[in-house]
Amino acid sequence: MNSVAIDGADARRTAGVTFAASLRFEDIRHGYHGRETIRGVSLTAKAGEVLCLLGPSGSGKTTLLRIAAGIEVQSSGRLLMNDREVAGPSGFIPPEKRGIGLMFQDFALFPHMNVLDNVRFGLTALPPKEAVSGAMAALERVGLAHYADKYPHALSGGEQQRVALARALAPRPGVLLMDEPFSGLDSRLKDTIRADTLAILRETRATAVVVTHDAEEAMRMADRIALLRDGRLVQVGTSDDLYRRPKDLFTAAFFSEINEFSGVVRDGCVETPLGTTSAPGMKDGQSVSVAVRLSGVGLREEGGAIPARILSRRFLGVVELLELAVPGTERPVRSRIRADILPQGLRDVTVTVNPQDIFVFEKQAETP
Ligand SMILES: Nc1ncnc2c1ncn2[C@@H]1O[C@H](COP(=O)(O)OP(=O)(O)OP(=O)(O)O)[C@@H](O)[C@H]1O
Repeated sequence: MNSVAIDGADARRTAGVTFAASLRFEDIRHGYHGRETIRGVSLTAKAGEVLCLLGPSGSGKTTLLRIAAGIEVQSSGRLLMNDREVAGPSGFIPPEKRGIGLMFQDFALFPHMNVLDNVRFGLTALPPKEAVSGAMAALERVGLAHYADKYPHALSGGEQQRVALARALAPRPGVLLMDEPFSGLDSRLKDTIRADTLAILRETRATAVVVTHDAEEAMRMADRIALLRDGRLVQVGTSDDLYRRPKDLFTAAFFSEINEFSGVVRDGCVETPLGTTSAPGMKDGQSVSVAVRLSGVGLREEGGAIPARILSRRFLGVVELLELAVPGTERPVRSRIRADILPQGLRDVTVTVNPQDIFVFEKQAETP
């Protein structure tokens, strides 16, 4: 039932189409040598969606993926696929029986096997003829059927990445787990391969959980993003949710560069060197952190609300990055503006802040 011999356009349309499964982490905890590194994560990848696990180094992304794959067993909590427990108090289904596809950082292809055999590797349960046609169909899907006889060393990095994707998709996994799948590619190639990969994930209707530490990569790929910090889930939502409605300073700073100020709420407002901002719903006397995106600090020669002196300018092509001295703060305020809108040699400017780029958060005690 797993595979049918099909040719040409039909093969391309149906090859590797998955029966997408949902994947649920339920209050997952895990640790090494007595130190807890995953601290109660509950999260669901819905069937057919691309969910990105995003976070800085050490936040627990890879550990969660390894738990999902069954390479690592959590210390407590449950893992469910399509509401069926695959790891938890009621038992453990080994990795090869979970219907999960894996694509890890270095997407190691076997160097001594040709491309076809590399892709066929995950189809050993099928009769040989069906395994070959399944592998060929998966290669067709990634546009590399003509490379079937070649060996990995003869392929470019991007082509090897596509073979690895074909190998992961060939057994039609319910969930595909990808750990930093583009990290080995140079930046220009990365954009193309990422877009191709996303198109293939959409065509195959796969559920994919993708680990990345790069917020822009997550925004480019994900239907939803789960942001992690120190083994905890900080916020889950669409890129729009996390970018426009960050729950805390950490999330705001992860998605864009910010200027950060401290203040205290008085009469529903907080004063910063960049002006007065409303702090809706916050009590008088509350200590707050105010984040102002660099791209929200607009500069004009005159007419803006706050005077500033330019300390430095760095040209970055489309935009330029400036450091400014602003009354009321010792630290330079940073701004990111479109290049060439201010004349060269200018010293004094005025600042206007876009209200949509200001966020006020309750000051939080540092988490242990
Ligand atoms: N095998 C291990 N033994 C001990 N500690 C480990 C082990 N694997 C991971 N850790 C620790 O668990 C924490 C989470 O690691 P993990 O690799 O999941 O983070 P990550 O978010 O994927 O980071 P990166 O982006 O650097 O890969 C880190 O503090 C790490 O040092």
